[in-house]
Amino acid sequence: MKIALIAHDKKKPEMVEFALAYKSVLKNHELYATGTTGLKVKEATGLPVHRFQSGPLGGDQQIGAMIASNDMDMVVFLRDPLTAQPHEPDVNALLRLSDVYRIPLATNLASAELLMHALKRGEMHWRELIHSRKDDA
Ligand SMILES: O=C(CO)COP(=O)(O)O
Repeated sequence: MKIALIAHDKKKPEMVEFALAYKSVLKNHELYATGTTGLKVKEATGLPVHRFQSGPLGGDQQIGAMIASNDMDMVVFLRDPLTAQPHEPDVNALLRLSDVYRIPLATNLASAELLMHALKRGEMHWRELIHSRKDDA
């Protein structure tokens, strides 16, 4: 599965703790991230992370483009709901596309943990069906 990890600045420590806590699950998947989040996750866990641009410089849009190709399977986006972001339209577009393509999306730590447990139990296999249908098309 391809998993996107994104965290606003005040949520980055939480993202690092999350990635460390679920490293045993995440290591079996392909990780993608916005620039700074990806760097922090990579440094903390040693896991390979494909890093896009930083969020304010277009990283959310790059991940959005993968979602629009139905090429991203899960998004963990630890948003900071208490701080205005200069690139709010990009953030909203990413959340909207996740809904358009029915991509499992967690926007806080509690939901992110539920997604990790579902992943561990193999409850995300339906995404592989979607990929195989896409390949047949
Ligand atoms: O701003 C972000 C998401 O909207 C996150 O970007 P960075 O991971 O580059 O800080």
